[in-house]
Formats: sequence, structure tokens, C-alpha cells
Amino acid sequence: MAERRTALTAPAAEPDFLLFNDLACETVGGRVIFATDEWFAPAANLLKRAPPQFIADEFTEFGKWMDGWETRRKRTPGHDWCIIQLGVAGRIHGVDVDTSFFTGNHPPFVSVQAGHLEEPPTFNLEGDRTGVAASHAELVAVAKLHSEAWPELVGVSELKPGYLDCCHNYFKVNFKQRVTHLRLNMYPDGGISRMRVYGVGQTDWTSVSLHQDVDLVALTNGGVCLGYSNAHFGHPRNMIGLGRAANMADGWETARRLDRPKKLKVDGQGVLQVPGCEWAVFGLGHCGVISSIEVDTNHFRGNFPDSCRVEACALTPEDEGRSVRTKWNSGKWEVLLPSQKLRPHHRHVYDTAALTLTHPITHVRLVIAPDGGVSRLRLWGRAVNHETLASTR
Ligand SMILES: NC(=O)NC(NC(N)=O)C(=O)[O-]
Repeated sequence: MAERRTALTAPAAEPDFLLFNDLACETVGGRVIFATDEWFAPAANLLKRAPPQFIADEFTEFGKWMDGWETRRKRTPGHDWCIIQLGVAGRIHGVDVDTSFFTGNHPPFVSVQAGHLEEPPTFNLEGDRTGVAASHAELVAVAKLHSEAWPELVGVSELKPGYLDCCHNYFKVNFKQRVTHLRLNMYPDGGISRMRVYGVGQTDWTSVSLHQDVDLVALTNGGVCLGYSNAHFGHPRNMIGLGRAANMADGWETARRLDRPKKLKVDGQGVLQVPGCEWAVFGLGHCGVISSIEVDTNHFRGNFPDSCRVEACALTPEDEGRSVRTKWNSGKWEVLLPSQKLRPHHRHVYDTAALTLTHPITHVRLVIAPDGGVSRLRLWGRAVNHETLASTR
């Protein structure tokens, strides 16, 4: 079975790769396995999901407390670097080296290299690493990776300091291989608050049985958000993350619709009839037939959507590219799960009896009415090979 192909939109104000999943985030299992120096602040901070903070009067015994990775001012030759193990291995489309609050101490240059390690090395970097420099034993162990020779994803590039509204340093990446590890180099030293690695997970589908139900939209299986109407409080890609959501910020949450009608209408099933809705489109990691759907409103108690429905279609990669470019304004959507009334803070599971399509699909659109938050979307089903998909189109 071949993996899915992903199309990108034309360049816009923000880079198109920001739609994709952060494959290095701590919430998907990303870890820093080595850092040359963590004097002022540990490299593990690079992978935190929460946006960086600044607390003006917070100091440690090593200096100013900073919410990022910050090394000492180097007085010897060389530069600082760290190795990041991705939580989900996959294809990388872009990175954001965020320097928030590092002004006067951001590194002037960075570069990023990519590695593919079948057997990830184990280092014992647990606990608070503030004030730590790599030990001799760590340096010897990491030297075996020969990471200095890994291919470059981002060549040596200038970094902007982290003033408000200008702290993102986006680098588009054109690298087709599956990546498991990154080496982030800063020249020569300084502080970086977050490292976001945007890409699409790659599963070895040859090891997945055609008779086994898998969550075909999970980010670990190559699912990816490809468009949405609104992501004011939380991005829809959060819905395909691991496990149940930690809090509201770990789900999709839209702004309140300001066009809500003054008089609310309800249909025969008690579903609110509103003109407005919000939507998010996902590409599945592999085409397949869906047998059950989970819509989890965990944590959304006063702001869960009134109802939801799921639509689906089977697209070629060319169709997908066109749809991304036209922002999903046209499409051949069919209803997979008809409109369902939702409850607050609740895991809703819809099995085959509730679903209205039995043929393979490649994309889904979750439509919520009128607005609100959903923490997880799971699409359980069986992968089908592309020949079967082609014969049903
Ligand atoms: N005021 C500072 O932030 N100074 C130093 N950094 C920390 N974290 O104390 C430095 O050398 O950049």
C-alpha cells in the first residue's frame, strides 16, 4: 500500500506548511535527546506545546529564567547544538525557529540537519537540566550518530530576534525522505524559545493488515488537516493528536459566530437549525472504509457545538491540490455521518449503523453548527488498496 500524497497551497502571508502537524511537539512524544549546553534554560523547552512566556522578575541561580533553550556565552571555539527525536517520524515541509523574548541573546544564525535512525539512541536526560553542560560520556555517545554529516534541511540562515509579532523564523523545507531526528545548530550560542517541525507522519502501511481497524485520520497514521473555516482559539489539527485532550487548548475551538440568528429553530430530531457552521477538512493517512467515528467534546462544557455532521469524498492527489488551492470552496462531499446533536464534555461514538457510506474515502470534512469546540475526531476503519479505491470512483 502506498502512503498518501499531500498537496500544498500557493504561498500566502503565512507559510502554507503551518497547516500541518508539529511532529516534534512533546504532546506527540517529541524529545530532546542531547544538548551541548543548557546553562540558562533546558532544550526540552523547545518542544513545549504552550506558547512561550516571559516573567520579568523570575531568576534562577544560573541567571534570568527563560522559557526556551538558552546556552552560555561561548568563550571557546565551536557552536551549540542539540538533537531532537521526533514524536512521529515523517516528511517535513517546514520549521519555525521561534525566538520569542530572546532579544540581545538570540543566536544570529541557525541551521537544521535531518537524520533517519532506525534504532534511536538512549540518553538519560530526565529532570531539570538548567545549569547543565553535556558530560564527556554524553559527548562520546552522541559522536557515534555522526550528526554533523546529516543532510541539511535548512542551511545556515540568519535569525530575527524575538520581539512581539516578529519572533517567528519560518523556513520552508524541500526534503522528501522520512525523518526521525533533527540536529538544530545555533551559531555560536544564545536562546531559542520553540522549535516547531511541521510535517506529515509516515506509517509503514505494509505492516498494517487490511483486516484491522485503525484510526485513519490519526496524526500518527499520516492524517493531516488541509483546511478550515475558523481556528480562533485552537487549531483543528489538535483533534487528531494522541490520547484524549489535556485541556481546551488541545482541541479545535472556533470563535463565537457573530451572525447567529435572534430566533433559534429546531428540527424534528431536536437539532438546532442555524444558518452558520464551521468546518475542518482532513486528509486520511490512507484511503479506507470507515466503520465508526468518535467525536469527543471533552473539556468543552459551555462551548460545545450544538450539532455536528461528517462528510467524506474520494479524491485523487490532483483533486486534493485543486481543493486546497480553492480553499475547499467546491467539492463532491457526501454525508458519512448525518447531523447529530452533541453533549458537553462527552465522548460520542457512532458505529456502522449510524454511517451512510460503505465505499472507500480519502478525505473528511467535520462540520459543526453553529460553532464551538471539539477535542478529538477519530475515524476507525480499514485501509483499502488504491486499486480498490480507483475501481469505486
Ligand atoms: N539578561 C539576560 O538574559 N542575560 C543572559 N541570559 C540569562 N538567561 O540570564 C545572557 O547572557 O543572555
